[in-house]
Amino acid sequence: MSDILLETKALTRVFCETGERLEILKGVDFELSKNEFCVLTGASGSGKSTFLNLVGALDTPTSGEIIFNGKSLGKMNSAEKDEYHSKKVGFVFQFHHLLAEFTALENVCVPARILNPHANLKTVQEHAEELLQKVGLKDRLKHLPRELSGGERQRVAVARALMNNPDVLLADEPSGNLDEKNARMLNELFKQINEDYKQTLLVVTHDERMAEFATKRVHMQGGILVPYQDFNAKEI
Ligand SMILES: Nc1ncnc2c1ncn2[C@@H]1O[C@H](COP(=O)(O)OP(=O)(O)OP(=O)(O)O)[C@@H](O)[C@H]1O
Repeated sequence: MSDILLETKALTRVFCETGERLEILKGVDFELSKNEFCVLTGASGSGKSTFLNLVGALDTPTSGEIIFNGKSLGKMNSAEKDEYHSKKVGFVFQFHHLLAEFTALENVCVPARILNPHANLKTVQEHAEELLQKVGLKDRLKHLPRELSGGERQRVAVARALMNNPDVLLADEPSGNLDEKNARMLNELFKQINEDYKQTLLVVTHDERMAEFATKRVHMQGGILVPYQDFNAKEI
């Protein structure tokens, strides 16, 4: 069986909503293998988030294909799409989007409660606790988001994204809002979950230190993805 988990073929995205035709992605070919830690860089406005949103099925391509585990997203029925959203991919964004009135533990439980409202609460909580331990927050289970540091909040967001055991974790500028120390801790956490737990990761970042941990680097340039070593540095 192929090791390729996620693949895009000739992926395009054109925005016309503003009256102007904006051709942002111009035929992106991309492959992500299982257990890979891929970092995607590129100039501001080059289309990195657009690409990640397509891959995460938060948006629909203008043309081209996204293939997950051999199956085209465009050919999935709505139940398969729902499963893809809730189980196959996990998302971490620049802002944590934690629920303010929920503790760290309760926030991490949310995706499992949505996926299966009848699941045994104790089992769900035990899994959430394990994940919070994994991200170094076992002493912060009962803290509300406002009682956590920015870096801790983002680590809770990582634990939440891992709650339904996604095949791939997608992260869009996860350290973009953090100071240097917390950004470094988050980078190390990604490296740890990739190495120790074989988590496949696709991370959009401007953080060169995050990129150092990657097992694969690609760069968005001129509406396509190029291998990092081939990109034209003048465009950054
Ligand atoms: N819904 C939309 N309608 C029109 N234009 C859009 C839309 N979404 C994104 N764009 C445009 O597409 C381009 C790419 O945006 P995108 O957010 O993917 O860039 P990015 O590489 O992630 O940038 P940054 O590093 O600054 O986050 C931008 O010029 C943006 O203005």
